[in-house]
Amino acid sequence: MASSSVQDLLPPSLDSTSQPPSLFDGTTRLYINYQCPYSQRVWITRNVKGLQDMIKLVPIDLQNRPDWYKEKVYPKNKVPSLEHNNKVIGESFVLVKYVDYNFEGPSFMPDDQEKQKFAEELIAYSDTTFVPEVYRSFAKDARKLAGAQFDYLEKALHKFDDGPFFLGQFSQVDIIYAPFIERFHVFMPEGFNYDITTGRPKLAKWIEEMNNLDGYKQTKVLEQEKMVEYYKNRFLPKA
Ligand SMILES: N[C@@H](CCC(=O)N[C@@H](CS)C(=O)NCC(=O)O)C(=O)O
Repeated sequence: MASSSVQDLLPPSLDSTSQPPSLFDGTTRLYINYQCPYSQRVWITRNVKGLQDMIKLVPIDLQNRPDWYKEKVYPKNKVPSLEHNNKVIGESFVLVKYVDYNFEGPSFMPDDQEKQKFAEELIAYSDTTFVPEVYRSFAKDARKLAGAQFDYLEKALHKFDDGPFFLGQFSQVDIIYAPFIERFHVFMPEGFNYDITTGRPKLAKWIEEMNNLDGYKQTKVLEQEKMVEYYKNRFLPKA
C-alpha cells in the first residue's frame, strides 16, 4: 500500500456548497485556510502542542466561502478563528497565545522576564513592521528594503545563544514569524533573485531547525508554484 502523504491526511476545504459543522456542540474547531499565513500560525501552535485530537481543523475555501461562516461563525469573515467554550475568537497573534495558555502541552513562552519582554517586542514588530515593510519593498527596492528587515531578524537571532530560535528555545515568536519567512524565502529568489539567507547564517540555521519540527512541516505551503504566482500577480509590476 502506498504510504499516505501529509496532503492525504488533511481534511478537504469547505466551500459554499458545504454544510456547516454542528456548531457549538462542545467541539473545539480551528477555522483556517491552507494558503493563509495567519492561519498557519495557529495551526502550528495546535500541532506543536500536540492538540491534534483536541482542536479540529476546519479549512475554508476563501475564494468560494460558505455564507454560514460569516453568518454563524465569525462575522469578520476572516480566518483564522477558533470556536472554543461556546465562543469564537479571532486574530492570529491573540489565538497563538490563547491556544498556548489555555490548552495542555508544552508552553511556548519562557519564564525568563528578559525573554518575555523581547518576545513581546518581536511579536509586535512582526505585523506592524516586518510583514508590511517586506510587502511594501516589493514595489520599490526589494533587495535593500526587505534586506533591512532580514538584517533585523538576523540581529535578533544573535540575542540569546542557548538555542537556534529567537528566544534560544522554540517559542511563540518563531511561530509568529515562520509562515512569512517561509513565503519570502521561496518568493524572493524567484521575484528578485535574492536569497534571504545569504550572509545571514543565523537565519539560515533558524530555517533549517524549523524544518526539523514535524508540527511546523505539516503546515508548510504544499503548492509553492501557486504561491509564487500569487505573489507575482499581486506584488510585481505587470510585464
Ligand atoms: N490580522 C488577521 C489577518 C487575517 C487575514 O487577513 N486573513 C485572510 C486570509 S490570509 C482572510 O481571512 N481574508 C479574507 C478576507 O479578508 O475577506 C490575523 O492576524 O488573523
